Amino acid sequence: MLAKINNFEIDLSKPIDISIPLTNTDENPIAWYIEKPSIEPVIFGDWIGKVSEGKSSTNFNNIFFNPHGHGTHTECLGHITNDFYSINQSLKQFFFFAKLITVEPEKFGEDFVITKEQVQKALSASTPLSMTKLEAIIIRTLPNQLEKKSRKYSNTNPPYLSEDAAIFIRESEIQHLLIDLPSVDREHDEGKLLAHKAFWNVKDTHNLNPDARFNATITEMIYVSDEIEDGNYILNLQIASFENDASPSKPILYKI
Ligand SMILES: N[C@@H](CC(=O)c1ccccc1NC=O)C(=O)O
Repeated sequence: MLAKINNFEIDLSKPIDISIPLTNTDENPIAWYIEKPSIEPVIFGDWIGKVSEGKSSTNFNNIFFNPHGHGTHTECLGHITNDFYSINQSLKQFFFFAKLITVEPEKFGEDFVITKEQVQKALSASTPLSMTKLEAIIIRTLPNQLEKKSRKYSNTNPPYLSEDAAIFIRESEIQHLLIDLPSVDREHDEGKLLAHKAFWNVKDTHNLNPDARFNATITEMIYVSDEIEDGNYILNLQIASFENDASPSKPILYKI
């Protein structure tokens, strides 16, 4: 099925899924020091919600997981604010003009950092979207091992985005930032959260400025496999309707 969006044609039969599946196995990625997710049948006495156990007509699992620590998720500024803000109220549109870029974070001491210059250069090297405003940026980091889909990130000091890079993205009026790392900020940063704050334009987490970016989102722990080329895409960013700062999400790209 073909669709025309403004002057671009996309093929809906060729979705490019950049989410990581969530499982209860040791394959699942983990960040932030938690255990793996659990997916287990409900049990009432001798009734087990698992058809193969022979006691029920349906499979009926409880799922315990953490959106930030267990895979692809999309968050709003409620992730860092004293007051509650929900991703389900922040994200109300689901199709965006997006650009995929690839960068190799630079070494600074013991850290690997995505710099403003890298983002700027990668964006300007890419074919401009004619007469169309860029709404989302997707950052693939190098190296890009398949093992990222099951990486255990706790206490590994993963690469992160510099504050300047986040300011640059905000000033480019890009509303949605997607990245294949567990956070846009340093794992241990004493709660500074410089890139989160810069991207959302949050100046004081206890007293929000009116020009904070309430509808901007950050999607972390995506995986963009090597055969997907840098360039322009239509992004379909879908979440589950959780009233929470973050939800597991399913970003899908369509080549334009
Ligand atoms: N870097 C923060 C912690 C942090 O960023 C964080 C902690 C738990 C769950 C998610 C986190 N950040 C996600 O982007 C700190 O050191 O306080």
